[in-house]
Amino acid sequence: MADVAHQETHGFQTEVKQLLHLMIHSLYSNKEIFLRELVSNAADAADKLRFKALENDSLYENDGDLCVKLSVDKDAGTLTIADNGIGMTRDEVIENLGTIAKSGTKDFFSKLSGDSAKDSQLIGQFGVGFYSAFIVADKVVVRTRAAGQPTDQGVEWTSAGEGDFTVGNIDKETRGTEITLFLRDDEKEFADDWRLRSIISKYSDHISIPVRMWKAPVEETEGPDGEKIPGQPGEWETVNKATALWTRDKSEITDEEYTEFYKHISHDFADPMTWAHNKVEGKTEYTSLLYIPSKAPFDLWNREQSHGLKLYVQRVFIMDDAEQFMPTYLRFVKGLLDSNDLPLNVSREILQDNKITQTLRQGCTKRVLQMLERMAKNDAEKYQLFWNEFGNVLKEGPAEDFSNREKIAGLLRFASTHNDSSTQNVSLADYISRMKEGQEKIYYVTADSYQAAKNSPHLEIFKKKGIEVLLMGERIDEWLMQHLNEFDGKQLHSIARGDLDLGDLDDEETKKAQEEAEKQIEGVLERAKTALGEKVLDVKFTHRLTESPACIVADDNGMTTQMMKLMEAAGQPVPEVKYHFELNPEHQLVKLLADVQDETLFKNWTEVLFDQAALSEQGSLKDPATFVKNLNGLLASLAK
Ligand SMILES: Nc1ncnc2c1ncn2[C@@H]1O[C@H](COP(=O)(O)OP(=O)(O)OP(=O)(O)O)[C@@H](O)[C@H]1O
Repeated sequence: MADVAHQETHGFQTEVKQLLHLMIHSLYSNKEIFLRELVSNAADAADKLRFKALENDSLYENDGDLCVKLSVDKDAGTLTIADNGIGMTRDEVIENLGTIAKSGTKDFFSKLSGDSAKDSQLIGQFGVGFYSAFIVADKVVVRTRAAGQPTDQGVEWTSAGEGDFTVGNIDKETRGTEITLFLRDDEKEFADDWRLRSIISKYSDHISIPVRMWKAPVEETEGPDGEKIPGQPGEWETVNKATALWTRDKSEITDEEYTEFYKHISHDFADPMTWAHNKVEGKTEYTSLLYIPSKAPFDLWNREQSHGLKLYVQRVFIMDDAEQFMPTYLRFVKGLLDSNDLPLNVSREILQDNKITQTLRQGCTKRVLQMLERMAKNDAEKYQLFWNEFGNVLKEGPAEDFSNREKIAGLLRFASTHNDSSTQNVSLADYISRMKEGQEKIYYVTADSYQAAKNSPHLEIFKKKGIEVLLMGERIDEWLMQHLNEFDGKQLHSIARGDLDLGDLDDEETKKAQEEAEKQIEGVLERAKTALGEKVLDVKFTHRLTESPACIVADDNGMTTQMMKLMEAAGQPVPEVKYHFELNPEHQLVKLLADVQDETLFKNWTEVLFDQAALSEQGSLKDPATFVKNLNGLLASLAK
């Protein structure tokens, strides 16, 4: 081996050590994936070189035949994966092969449970990349030289995958990266030619560059009749299909190939849930291959998380994570886009303000929504799995994408009083199909949780009348409902807001009984208003309650409680919000209240009812101590 100069030892970043440890102990049942990861990195390195060489083709150094070569040395027990891609400088080696550069990594590791079965799933979602080499090797040597650097700027990286690694400078004639795995004693199967070939065809057929293996020379032999059978010289034989998968005809691609390709571009271990592969011809020409993953990535909620599609222009890789082609509410989509119209020298800046970008984005968005619609229609069970993983992200859609609002609304799923479960599986169309005769609106309630929504006092009248109400208990729901006023011509109406007009659903007889009840205790409204003063907008009678004595209701144009909480959580100043205080004239406590003559006791009583209503609506009180004091005063007066 060549001389190594300027050798230094570095410690791995803590997370790398954790990853290595976990991987070796939890991925043993799926060892062969290390080869997929390393070949995948080699193909990425070829893509990056091609892109850089668009501006400077001297980077090819007269070797433009980009490929990956696998070779084994049975005696030494090693397997080497060599590429002639972009290579790495010394600094890049230290950075890339000593740390994990993903945002949210620390967080991710803090979530691991120590249970290897569960953790191996998570590790899969995280992606193991280069470090997977240590699943089968107890020593790894990387020798690399960045394209365009002089031959004495080669770098050698060595590690046993424990606490540290060494780097030093070497002479390296050829550009690119060569990774030698010293196979563990029980992993020598990976030095077997056939085993390697079968792994490559399983995982790496779709890689766009050739993966080659050395075919040993065959000596000249003699046939049974003494004739000479000519020998064959040794050669590098291509063992994968080596055509970019998305350029092939759909009908020729198997599900397995699509699945493997997904794993290559997404670095996900799990199979995708579904995909759509489309070639668009005409004014704008492009191919898109879009996947819906089956599991949410660990950093789905991290706002800095990189997302977007892999962008190719005329089959040349341009960039990863081109977020311009996917709206944020579809950030879970993985895939690629190959455009014939964008210029090869396109940059993120150019993409931002570009007509073609917009057309492509609209096209891709449409495809994804179609794919989801189809799944919802043809396989409700699968769609439910999708919804459970990504539903809350999709709920950002109506606010972000006005033009597709109706389509997105059709894909939403909610919990509802129709089912006795928190599962979000009711679509707006389902709801409409069950609407009562005379019902014009879609009713919903938002709260802190499903449980709180389910027990909201606002639901009482709806239960009595058998009218379905959608129950929303997620943070995002309030935001969603701010931007979704209508579906299929029907208005969506919060039952905790404004006057409740059930229109034709109120029958004459009930109305009469209500008016009668109100008459009996007429004076109570004015008295309550005086007692509460500035605390309320108004005091009214209500018929939305059957079991509770009172409730508070947001003004028609005012802010709902959930909106207030959202703003508070986002650290924004929240204006003081006043409510309508509504009394149930048929409730025993309200009837008793009307009979209280002493104004101090009346005030005390009214405040307790108001605070109770506020507590049910908001989940907490600004001044709980006064509430408790008032309540105790009231109890004491009753005991007298
Ligand atoms: N063969 C290679 N040639 C050039 N650079 C490489 C090669 N292999 C790895 N790298 C560099 O090392 C980095 C880390 O690789 P690693 O496989 O750990 O992660 P990744 O490919 O970025 O993502 P993932 O962990 O999701 O696979 C890569 O992003 C790349 O910059």
